Amino acid sequence: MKNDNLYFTSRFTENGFVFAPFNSDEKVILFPKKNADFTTEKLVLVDEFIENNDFINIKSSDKQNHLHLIENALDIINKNELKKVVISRKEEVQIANFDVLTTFKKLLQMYQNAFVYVWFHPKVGLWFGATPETLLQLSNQKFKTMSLAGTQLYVKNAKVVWKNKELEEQQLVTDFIENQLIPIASNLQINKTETIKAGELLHLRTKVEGVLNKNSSLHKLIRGLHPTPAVCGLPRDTAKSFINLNENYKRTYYTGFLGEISDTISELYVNLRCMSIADKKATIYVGGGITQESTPKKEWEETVSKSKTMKRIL
Ligand SMILES: C=C(O[C@@H]1C=C(C(=O)O)C=C[C@H]1O)C(=O)O
Repeated sequence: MKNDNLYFTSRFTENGFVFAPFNSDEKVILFPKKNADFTTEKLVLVDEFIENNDFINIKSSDKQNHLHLIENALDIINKNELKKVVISRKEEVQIANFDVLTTFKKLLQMYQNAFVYVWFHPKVGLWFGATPETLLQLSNQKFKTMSLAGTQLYVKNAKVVWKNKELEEQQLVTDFIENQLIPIASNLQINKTETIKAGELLHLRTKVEGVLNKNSSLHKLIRGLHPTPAVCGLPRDTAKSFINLNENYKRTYYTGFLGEISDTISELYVNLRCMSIADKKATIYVGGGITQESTPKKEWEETVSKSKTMKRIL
């Protein structure tokens, strides 16, 4: 970028790179393409680097707070006010010798199936991520999106079996996406649900594609999809209020989205498996979907597993 001005977009009609917060009523940052410099570099993968397994212990108060929050969510679900809500937390890790480029290269090497990024603005901060989730790809009027939810640990050579809890939780996301798309798109195609590997985790994924109606737009597509119940919940507005009122921190850009927009091709990703860096401290953001069948302990463990995506490279 040629200066440190902050630019924003509200209608997604510009060409550039967007960085959007979870809350749709907060401003979306734009790096306008016309102000940007581009370089490309060939990635040379080095030998396996040594993983940092020396994980810092999590504060027991963080664990208690998170378990308590999940119990609150379950109460609301049992009262039928919510069907699903994604509950998240942040975890802070002290970092001594931190180098941006080395960290970025480690991420690229380690998560070759993910959308790996580093993002910086002097007035906002430094973020890294390796996300398995595409919010949307739009090329002329044709688009692709996905329903991604349900988590289990990857175990080498083990047969993958999904429980009803995960199957139903992911189906809720697929149904939501379909319902949001029906008014603005045609030729909707919901593909077969498959298992994908993201780092050391497995998720359920259903790819969805279609053609955007002539009178629709990228803006309408984004507002229809974001936030899906993969990161927010159902009903969407009730889940959003629950999250904003009850989570013990502000999500800011975690579970927002980022990527390139233009009048021909746009590609946006959900900001998951991510961290922000400031004052020799990495803040890692993790969450998981709570439904009636959730158990607090398992949900806690899921966030611990997800936090390793970033801890592994620190
Ligand atoms: C919320 C996160 O991940 C999302 C929640 C998932 C789940 O609840 O199983 C799985 C994948 C993502 O849609 C996260 O990684 O922080």
